[in-house]
Amino acid sequence: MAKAMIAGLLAAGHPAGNITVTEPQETTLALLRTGFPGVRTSTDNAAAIFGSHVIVLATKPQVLKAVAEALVAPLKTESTNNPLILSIAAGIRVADLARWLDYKTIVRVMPNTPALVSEGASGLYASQSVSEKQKDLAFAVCASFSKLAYWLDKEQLLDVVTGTSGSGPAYFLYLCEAMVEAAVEQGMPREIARGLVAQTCLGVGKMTLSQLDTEFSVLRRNVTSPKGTTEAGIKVFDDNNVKQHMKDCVVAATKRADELGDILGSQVKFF
Ligand SMILES: NC(=O)C1=CN([C@@H]2O[C@H](COP(=O)(O)OP(=O)(O)OC[C@H]3O[C@@H](n4cnc5c(N)ncnc54)[C@H](OP(=O)(O)O)[C@@H]3O)[C@@H](O)[C@H]2O)C=CC1
Ligand SMILES: O=C(O)[C@@H]1CCC=N1
Repeated sequence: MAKAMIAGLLAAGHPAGNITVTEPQETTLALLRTGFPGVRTSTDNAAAIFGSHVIVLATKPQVLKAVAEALVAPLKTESTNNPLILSIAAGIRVADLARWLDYKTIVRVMPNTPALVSEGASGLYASQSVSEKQKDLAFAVCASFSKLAYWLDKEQLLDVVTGTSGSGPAYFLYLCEAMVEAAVEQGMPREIARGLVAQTCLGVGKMTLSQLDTEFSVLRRNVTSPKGTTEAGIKVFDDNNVKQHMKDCVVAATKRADELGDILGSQVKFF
């Protein structure tokens, strides 16, 4: 995910030399330097935060506590600078992060991988300790890799963002995989099937965004001629309760985010 964010930041014109990426493996950092020329790299998290305005925590939730606790001392030396912490970790709550870091200036962001092409969708949540100026900074960073970004006023809604748009690219790709397989099984060359499906995805995205006030169900009905092909296809979904399965999928992902917060955090909910 961090790579997608870096790509978005660079595409938005942030100078590569202002971005420092850390990673335990030098071989991975070497690949990063090749992919993103000019970006600074380090295996030393503590050294990397020196003088920074924004620190993005982008490790797996499972290692975040250890990573955060190792930043307590370095953050104290940076306290006059008051850097903004952005955490993209699914589920991990601000109160837990604040305790691990012994630091309060934290914004949680839930981005998604289309950030790679500056088409991300993100949700943000700020603790009350974050000033309006720092919230503006968080939003500006987020906007450089997100086409749409929304502040959420309840932290648990960030889990819903996670289950909806954070994991969302995978749901669409799952459908894309099935559509390509079906076309190929009916004799279509794979490259053509992939092109048709990918362009249909892009087209639907652009079409829905160009008329966000129109319900998706209305746009779907526009494709569905009475007694036509779409009706025949959608009937298979309806007969198999696919809409309910899709809703269950989003709810399961949302619950998993909450569960990660419980398992890896304090198990105390702050809402
Ligand atoms: N993938 C996605 O679509 C999204 C992910 N997220 C969140 O982003 C976070 C990362 O997910 P994802 O990108 O999929 O995971 P990855 O495992 O691909 O990325 C995590 C990175 O953190 C590095 N890392 C591990 N330990 C440390 C450490 N001590 N210091 C610095 N870096 C370290 C890993 O290095 P190494 O591989 O060498 O261990 C790896 O490069 C998660 O918290 C996830 O919830 C949020 C939104 C979307
Ligand atoms: O699968 C995950 O846990 C992460 C969070 C959202 C997308 N990927």
